[in-house]
Amino acid sequence: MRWLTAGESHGPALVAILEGLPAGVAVTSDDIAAALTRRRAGYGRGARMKFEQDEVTLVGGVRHGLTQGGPVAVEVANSEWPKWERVMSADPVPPEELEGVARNAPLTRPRPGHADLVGMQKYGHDEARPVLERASARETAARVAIGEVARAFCRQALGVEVLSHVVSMGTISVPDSVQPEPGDLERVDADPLRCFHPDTSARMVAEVDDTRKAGDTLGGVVEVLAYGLPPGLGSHVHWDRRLDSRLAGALMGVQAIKGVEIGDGFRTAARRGSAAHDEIEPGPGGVRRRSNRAGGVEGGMTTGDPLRVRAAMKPIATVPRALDTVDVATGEPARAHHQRSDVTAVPAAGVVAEAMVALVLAEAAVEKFGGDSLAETARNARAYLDTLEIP
Ligand SMILES: Cc1cc2nc3c(=O)[nH]c(=O)nc-3n(C[C@H](O)[C@H](O)[C@H](O)COP(=O)(O)O)c2cc1C
Ligand SMILES: C=C(O[C@@H]1CC(C(=O)O)=C[C@@H](OP(=O)(O)O)[C@H]1O)C(=O)O
Repeated sequence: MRWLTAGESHGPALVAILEGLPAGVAVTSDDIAAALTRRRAGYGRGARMKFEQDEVTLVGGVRHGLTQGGPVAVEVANSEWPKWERVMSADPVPPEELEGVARNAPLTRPRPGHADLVGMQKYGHDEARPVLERASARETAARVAIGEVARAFCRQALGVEVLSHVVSMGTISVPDSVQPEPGDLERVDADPLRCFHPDTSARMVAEVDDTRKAGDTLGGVVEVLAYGLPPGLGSHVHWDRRLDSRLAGALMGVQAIKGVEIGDGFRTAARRGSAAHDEIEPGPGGVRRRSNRAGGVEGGMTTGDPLRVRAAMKPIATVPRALDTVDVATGEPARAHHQRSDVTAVPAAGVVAEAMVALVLAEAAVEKFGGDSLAETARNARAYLDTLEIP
């Protein structure tokens, strides 16, 4: 399986292609639009999320609501494009003609923490526009679109459900015992911060409000959970086939994610071995583990217990109380450019992280079970599971 995205943040559209899924996966543009709606939600996002719509078109690979076996191509149009067409043009436009959308003057005051400065150096640009257009997390809309197709495959072939929740916002965290199950996803999505602990959520909302008033921004941590996985996705035999390595790479590939933890992760490092591992005992259908500190991965393979992965997001780089920088046109100290931005996007990052996990799991499932049709994949998975019964 492979996938690619293209398109600029303020361009006409984003596109994504997902290749290698079997035929027969039921998915519609409404399913994808619903996933994109989840990504746009979340307290603390900026003005753009309110007025822009994601316009989804399934361009190829799906007919009468079913994948056909060929590449699935999705377009997510930016409804704001008519306003941005002039901002993005090469000709100077008088600011009053842009109705407060943005200036099309060169952006020469790079933001610390964004891709602006090093992107300009590396690609030889004298301003940040061409860099930020592709660095922007607007691109994650395209990933969520194909992630939804991967999620549908995981659910329909294997009965796997992927969900996420926000576990911390700044310094405020939910208790470690909070772990939503598939039936809880609607409640998670209904919370303003996609937090599954109402008391903590209320404190997080207050923290977002305080941060906004202070002209500042926030990061946090999301947890992705996947239920219903078979043992044995991924492999111990080579580093790039390990599922934990692939999950970490996929999640670190999301804008602003700075750390990934599988299971108890960094907390495990502080424990003695006797308190760190998951003891094995006889159980229904053979064996089971007494606990799931490992987060559902051992030796780079799923164990069959729920997968638990966390991703840490740094605070938004476009700080309204703008940070110090240098105007690269003059070489003089300056304040970083700022027009608008999110105070925090941690709830949205959870939805993006779900998409990345679904893509990695779908790829690992296709590798393990093969199948050119969904029915064939499901049949192969059932036959494999039948072999696992220990007498
Ligand atoms: C869903 C989402 C929304 C984001 N919104 C913003 C934003 O409004 N302003 C901003 O400066 N950065 C935002 N970011 C983070 C930047 O895209 C990211 O910091 C930038 O691409 C630089 O990459 P790096 O943080 O991985 O170094 C967002 C990230 C995500 C995942
Ligand atoms: C547009 C999205 O996120 C954007 C991600 C982003 C960034 O710098 O990453 C900056 C902001 O865009 P703008 O500078 O146009 O206000 C966010 O709104 C989106 O998630 O759909």
